[in-house]
Amino acid sequence: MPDQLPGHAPTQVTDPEIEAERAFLATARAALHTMREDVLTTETVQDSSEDADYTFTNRTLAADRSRRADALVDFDDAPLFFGRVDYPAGTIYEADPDDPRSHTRTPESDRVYIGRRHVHDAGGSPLVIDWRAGISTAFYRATPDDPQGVRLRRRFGFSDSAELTAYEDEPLTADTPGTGAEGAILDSEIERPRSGPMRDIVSTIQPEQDDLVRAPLRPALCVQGAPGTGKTAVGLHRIAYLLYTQRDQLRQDGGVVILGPNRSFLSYIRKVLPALGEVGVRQATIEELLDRVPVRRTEDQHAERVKGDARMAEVLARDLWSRVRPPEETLVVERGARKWRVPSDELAETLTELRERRISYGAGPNLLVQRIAHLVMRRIENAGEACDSRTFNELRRNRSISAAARAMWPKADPIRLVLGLLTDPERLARAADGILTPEEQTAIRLPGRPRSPKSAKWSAADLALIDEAASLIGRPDTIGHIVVDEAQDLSPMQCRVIARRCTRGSLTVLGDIAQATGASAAGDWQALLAHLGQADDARLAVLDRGFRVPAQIIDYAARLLPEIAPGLGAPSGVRKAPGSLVVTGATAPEVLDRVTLACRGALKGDGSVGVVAADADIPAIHQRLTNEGLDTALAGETEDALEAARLVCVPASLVKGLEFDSVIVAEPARIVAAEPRGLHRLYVALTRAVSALEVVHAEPLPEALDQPAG
Ligand SMILES: Nc1ncnc2c1ncn2[C@@H]1O[C@H](COP(=O)(O)OP(=O)(O)OP(=O)(O)O)[C@@H](O)[C@H]1O
Repeated sequence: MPDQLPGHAPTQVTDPEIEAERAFLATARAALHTMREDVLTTETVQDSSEDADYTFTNRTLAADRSRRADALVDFDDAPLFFGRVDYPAGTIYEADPDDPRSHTRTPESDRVYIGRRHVHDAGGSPLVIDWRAGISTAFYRATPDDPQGVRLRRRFGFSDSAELTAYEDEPLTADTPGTGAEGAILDSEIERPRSGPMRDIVSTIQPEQDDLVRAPLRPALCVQGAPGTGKTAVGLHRIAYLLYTQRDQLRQDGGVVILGPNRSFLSYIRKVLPALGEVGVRQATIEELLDRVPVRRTEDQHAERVKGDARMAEVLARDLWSRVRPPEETLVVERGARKWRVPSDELAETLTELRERRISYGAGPNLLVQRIAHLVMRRIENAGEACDSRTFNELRRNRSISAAARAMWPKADPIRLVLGLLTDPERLARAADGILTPEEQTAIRLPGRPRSPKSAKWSAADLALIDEAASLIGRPDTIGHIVVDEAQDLSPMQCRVIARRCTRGSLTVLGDIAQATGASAAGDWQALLAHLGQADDARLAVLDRGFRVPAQIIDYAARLLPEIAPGLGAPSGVRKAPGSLVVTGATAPEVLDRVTLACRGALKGDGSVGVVAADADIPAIHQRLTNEGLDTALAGETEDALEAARLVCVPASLVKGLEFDSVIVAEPARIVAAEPRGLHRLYVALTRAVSALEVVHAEPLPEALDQPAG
C-alpha cells in the first residue's frame, strides 16, 4: 500500500496504480457531469394553454428534474467512488473484447467500482455502481472466510480536496489471509479531526452496520447501541438505502421522516443525506411534526411524566366520548303541515349502534344525521308518501335533525378539548377518575387561567396530548417510513404519536437505554416497542463496537453503567488512545481557570472542542471564555452554532448525539444534580470525545468515577 493516507495533502505520486485509478476517477467525474447536463437540458412539457392538467404535469416534471439534477451534483469533498471489488474475469462481464464495459475489465479480473451514486458512460455502461445496489453488498460484507466470490477488495484514500492519494488492498482468496476490515484507511477515517456537520460513512460501513442498513422495510428494526457505535449513521444510510430500493412505494405511503431530539442535532446531521444523493427527506423534532400550537413552556419533570404516561390516552378518550349523550326528548321534525316524531329511546338505540361500530369521533356527527334522516324518511314512507334521494337530502339538511344530532354528538376540536380538560378541575376529575390520582390531576393542570388556545402556555408534552385527541377525532396522515433517533427518551404518549403514523410497522428505532434522560422514558425496549405498536414483530439488534470514543474514555464512562443501565453490556472502543483521558481536580474558585486552560490546550490540536456543563453553568463559562479572547460559540443559540467556532459551549441538555474532537466536562456533580436522570446525562456528556476528554471538577465525582483513571 502506498504511504499516503486519506486526509493528507497530496504528494508527488509516481505509483502507476494510483495514476491509473486517478485517470479512471477523472473519466467517471466527466461522465457524471454529462449525466447532470443531460437532466438539466431535458425540456419539460410546454403548452401555452391554461389547461390545469398541463400546468400540473409541467410542475411535476420540473420538480422531478430538479430532484434528479440535485442528486447528480459532484461534491468537492465527497469522492465519486471509494472502493473496488475484483472478481475473477468473466464473473460479471461477458469475456467479449468489444464489450463497452471493458474499462472495468482486465484479463485477470472484472472490477466493480463502488461509489455514492451510479455513474454510467455515454453508452449507458456502468462506471461506478451505487453502494446501495445488491452487487455492492460484497464490498461491505466479504471476508476471507466468506469471500462471496470476491478476489480482492480495494479501499481508496483521498485528500481533503477529494484527490485520490492512496489505496489499500485486501486479498480475499483463501490462500492469502486478509488484513481484516480495520485497515489504515478505516482507522484514519475514524480518527479524522471533526469539524462542521456529520459526514457520511459510506466508504467504511462495517459488516454489522451494513446488515442493519440493508434490513428490509418491515418488520420494524430497533437498534440498541452504545455511544458512538454508529446508530445515527446507520439510520441515515438506511434511509438512503430504502429510498433506493423502494422509492415509489415510500413516496406513495407518505414519504420518509427522520425524528431527532433537537434542532442542534438535526443541524449536525443535515448534510449526510444530501451527500448520499437524497434531498427530499424531512428531518424534524417530534414537536415540529406536531406543530398545532407553539411550545412556550418547559414542563416540570413530574407533570411531564404524568402527561407522557399512556394512561393519559384513556383520560382523553373518556373525556371526549363522554360528550356523546342519548337524547332526553322525542325529536319532532316539521315538514310542510305534518310533524314526524322519533322517540328518544329509538334515537338512543341508533346512537349505541353507531358507537359500537368503533368509528372515529369526528365521523360521528355526519353519520348520525344520516341515520336520523333515515328514521324520519321511513316514517314518511310508512305514511304512504313516495320518497327518493331528494327527500333524503332535504332531511339531512333539516335544522331539527342537525340540532338533535349536534346535541347527541357534539363536534370536537382537539386543542379546545385538551385546553378544557387541563383547565377545568371538575371535568378532569371526571375523566381521570380511577386513572390518575388527585395529586397527578393537580400536577398536569395548565398554568394561569388561559381562556383560549392562543393564551395557553403549551409544553411539548401537551402537544402529544393534542395529537392523541386529534387522532380520536380523525386519522392522521401516514408516513411511509419513520426513523427515530435517540428513541430511548420517548414518552409512551410520544410513541403513540409515531405508531399511528406508520400504520404498517415501517419504522427504525435507534437509541441507547443507558442514555435515557427523558422524564418518562420507558427504560427498556420491550416496553417502548409495545407503545410503538411493535411488541411482537420488531427485530432488536445490538451494536457494541464504539467508533467515536477511544477505549480509555469509554471504559471510564462505562463505570456508570451498573448504576444507570444494569444488564446492559459494556461497549468496546475500537481504538486505543493512551493519555486521551485527563481528570483534573481543582478548588471551586479555580474551576473556570482550569476549564479555560483546558480549552486553550485543546485548541492547539486539530478539530472541534466542546465544553459541556450543567445548563445553569454554561452562561458563566461562555462569558469567561469570551472574556479570555477565545472565539466561543454557544450551542442552541442559533441553529448553526456548532459551526460558528471551533470552540463551543454546550449545555448538557443539548449534547446528546453530538461529538467533538476534544471535550471538556466541567463539574460532573452539577450535571448529575440538575435532573433526576443526571447520571445518565453525565454518561452522555462523557462519551462525546473523538480524541481527548478532560474532566474538571471541584465537587466530588460520582462514586463510580472517583477512582484513579485507567
Ligand atoms: N463504519 C464507520 N466508519 C467510520 N466512521 C464511523 C463508522 N461508524 C460510525 N462512525 C463514526 O463514529 C461516530 C459516531 O457515530 P454515530 O453518531 O452514528 O453514533 P451513535 O451510535 O449514534 O452515537 P450516540 O449514541 O453517542 O449518539 C461518527 O463520527 C461516525 O461517523
